[in-house]
Amino acid sequence: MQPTTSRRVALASDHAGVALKDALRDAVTALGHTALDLGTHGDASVDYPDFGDKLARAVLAGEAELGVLVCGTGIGISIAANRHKGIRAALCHDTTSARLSRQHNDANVLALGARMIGIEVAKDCLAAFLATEFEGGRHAGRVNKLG
Ligand SMILES: O=C(CO)[C@H](O)[C@H](O)COP(=O)(O)O
Repeated sequence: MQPTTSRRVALASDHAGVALKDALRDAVTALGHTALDLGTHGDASVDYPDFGDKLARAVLAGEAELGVLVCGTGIGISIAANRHKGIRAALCHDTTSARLSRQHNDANVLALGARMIGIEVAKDCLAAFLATEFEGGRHAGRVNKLG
């Protein structure tokens, strides 16, 4: 899948997601986008809220248009990001969810669980997420209601 637009994509993870995050960083670049790796780096145990917050702030500050978050399940780090107004983090386990999270929900962050899905599925989710635009129309008012 080729991108329609080249985007700046921030990535962050905890220790459980670091290997997948690193692989996805390379995939972001291979797909023609610019990757901003916010850590963690290495296997030392860290707290997922710190990295969900860090990425949310980077997206809200305009340092990146889209974000990718990874922890063991994807649950904790997506909860952390979604506490920030203006962040719509979608936890996805399949390409259809990843595509629809952009089309219908205008998700600006893709969250993945490194202990839940394999690397190929994760890369396919990433490609679908980055290649899909928000559809607008009937979805726009609904997304606005999210605040
Ligand atoms: O999935 C997560 C949060 O939702 C974390 O990655 C997970 O809780 C980390 O666990 P551990 O400290 O046992 O590696």
